[in-house]
This record gives sequence, C-alpha cells and structure tokens, in this order.
Amino acid sequence: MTKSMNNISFFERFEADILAKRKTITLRDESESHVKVGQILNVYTFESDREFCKIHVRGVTLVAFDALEQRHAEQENMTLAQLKALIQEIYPGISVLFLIEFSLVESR
Ligand SMILES: CC(=O)Nc1cc[nH]c(=O)n1
Repeated sequence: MTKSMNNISFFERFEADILAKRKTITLRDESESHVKVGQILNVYTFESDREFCKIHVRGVTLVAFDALEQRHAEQENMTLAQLKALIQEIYPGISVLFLIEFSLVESR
C-alpha cells in the first residue's frame, strides 16, 4: 500500500502530548522532507495505524543534530538528553533533520 503524502505517523507514546498541545514539533529524516508549510496532515499511530488527529504544518526547517537545543526539547515536551537519545534511537547516526512545526487542528 503506498503511503499518502498527506499522512504522518507518531509513536503511540506521543499521542497524549500531541492532543494536549504539549508537543508542537517533530524531527524527521529526509524520507519525510516532502512535508510542506500549510499542509493539513492526517496523523496515525505508528504501531496500529489508527488515525487520532490532524495537524497543520506551520514550518519546515533543517536543523543539525548537534544544534538541537533546550528550546527544541521543550517543544517536544522532553529533556534535551531524552530528545537526543530518541532521535539517535530512531535515526542512528543522523546529522541533519527536518524540523516540522505544527499545530493541532481542533476537531468540532
Ligand atoms: C513513527 C515515527 O517516526 N515517529 C516519530 C519520529 C520522530 N519524531 C517523532 O515525534 N515521532
């Protein structure tokens, strides 16, 4: 099944933070570099492919792994050590990331 360009998945452990607007960025590799500012993305859980919200892409920038700072960690609702460990776990050895800023699309 081809992956829609209007979808994005997150690990289930991030769902509550996204819905509570505590997580407002996500750091991805080049496989998701097609994401564009202004897009509305359908958000699915990675583990079970369950749609749980929609997000509005507000920004897409490049950031070096070594340039990750406390402000990025705060936008992920993590400590900087937790964020760096997560990124290296998901993308071992990565040096440049796509920083996608988003806002939750409020369901009626
Ligand atoms: C499934 C997946 O890649 N999830 C990710 C990856 C990076 N950041 C994030 O918040 N979620």
